[in-house]
Amino acid sequence: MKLTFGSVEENVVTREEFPLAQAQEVLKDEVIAVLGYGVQGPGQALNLKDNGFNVIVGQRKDSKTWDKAVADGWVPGETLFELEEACEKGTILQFLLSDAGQIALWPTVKKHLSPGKALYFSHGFGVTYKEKTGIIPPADVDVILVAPKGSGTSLRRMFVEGRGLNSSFAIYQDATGRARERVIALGIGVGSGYLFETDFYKEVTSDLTGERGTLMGAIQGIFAAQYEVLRANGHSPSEAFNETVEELTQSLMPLVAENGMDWMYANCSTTAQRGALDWWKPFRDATKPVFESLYESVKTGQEAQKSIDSNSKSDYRAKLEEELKELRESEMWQAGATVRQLRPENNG
Ligand SMILES: NC(=O)c1ccc[n+]([C@@H]2O[C@H](COP(=O)([O-])OP(=O)(O)OC[C@H]3O[C@@H](n4cnc5c(N)ncnc54)[C@H](O)[C@@H]3O)[C@@H](O)[C@H]2O)c1
Ligand SMILES: CC(C)(O)[C@@H](O)C(=O)O
Ligand SMILES: [Mg+2]
Ligand SMILES: [Mg+2]
Repeated sequence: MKLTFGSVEENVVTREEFPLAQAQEVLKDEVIAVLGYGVQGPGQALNLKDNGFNVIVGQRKDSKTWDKAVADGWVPGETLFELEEACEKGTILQFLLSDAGQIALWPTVKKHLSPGKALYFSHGFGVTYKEKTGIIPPADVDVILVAPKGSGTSLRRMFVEGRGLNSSFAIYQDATGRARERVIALGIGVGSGYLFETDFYKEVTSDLTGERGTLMGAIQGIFAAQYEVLRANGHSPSEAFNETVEELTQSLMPLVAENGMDWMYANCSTTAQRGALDWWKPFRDATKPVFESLYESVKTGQEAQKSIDSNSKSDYRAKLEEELKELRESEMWQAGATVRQLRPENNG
C-alpha cells in the first residue's frame, strides 16, 4: 500500500496485504538455506521454521555457532549442513555470513547458483561494493534483499512476542519474474512487521550511516562527552551515568518511541522544555559536519573498505573483542553495570 511519510508517498507492504498463508504458498516448493548462524542467521532461520517454511542451516562444522545451531534444534544431516552442502540443497540461498566472510565463501555460493535459484542478502553491501567484494551474481538468478532494521536478537524476540520488526526490502535482479513475490514472502517469513521498499545502494548507505551515527557511534560519542564533562565537574559516577544514559533508556526513550520527541518534551517540565528547545540546534549544528563527513566516507566506499580489511583478518574477532573490552571497562559502562543491577528485574 502507499503510505505518506511527512509529505512523501512510499510503498509499504503489510502482513494484512500479504498474509503468511500467501507467503507459504509462494515458497512451498523452495528449500531456504540460511548460510551463517551468527546474529541474523538464528533469528531468520528460527522464525522461518516456526512460520512453517522448509528451511535448512549451513554453517562451518567444529565452530561454536555450529554447536549453537544444534542447541537451537537444527539436526546435523537433516536440517544442518556444512556451508557447501547447504548451498547445493537450497533453492533460495540466504547469504547471512558476516559481510567480510561473504567474500571468502562467494566462489562456493556462486558455484551452486544454478538458473532460477534466488540469492538473498540482508544488506546491500556485497553487490553494491562488488568491485571490492567480487560478488557479481550470475544473470539467471534472482537477487533480493530483506534487511531487518534491528538486531537479529530483536527480530527473534519480537517474533516470539507476536510483534514483528520492520524491514527494508529490495530487488536487484529479477531473472525468474518471481523475484517480487519471493522477496515479500521471505520478508514475511523471517518475521518482519512492515516491509519498506528500497534499493541495494540506498539500503547499504543508509544502514552504514545509521549504525556509525545515531544508532551506535554518535550516541556512544555523545554519552561519553556528557559523562566526561559531568565527572570533570565533580559529579559522582552514578549521578553522571543516571543523567546521561539510565534516564534516557528507562524513562524518556520509551516515551519517544510511543509518541515522538515533541510529546516527550511536552511531558517534561517547562524548565526542561525551555532548555532543550534552546540547545538542540547547537548540538545539531556541531555534529552535522561530522555526519556529512561520515556520509561522504560511506559514499566513497571508504567505510566498506575499512570494514572488509579489518574483518578479513584471521584475528578480527579478538581485535574487536579487545576494543569492546575497553568500552566495557570504561568508568561510564562500569557505572552502568552497577546501575542496571539496581533495577527490580535484576536484583532478585
Ligand atoms: N547483526 C545484525 O543484527 C544484522 C542486522 C541487519 C543486517 N545484518 C546483515 O546480515 C548479515 C549477517 O550479519 P551477522 O551480524 O549475522 O553476521 P556475523 O558477523 O554474526 O557472522 C555470521 C556467520 O558468518 C560466519 N563466518 C564469518 N566469516 C566466515 C568465513 N570466512 N567462512 C565461513 N563462515 C564465516 C560466522 O561463523 C558466523 O556464523 C550481514 O550482511 C549483516 O550486515 C546484520
Ligand atoms: C543492527 C544494525 C546496527 O541495524 C545492523 O545494521 C548491523 O549491522 O548489525
Ligand atoms: Mg548494518
Ligand atoms: Mg541496520
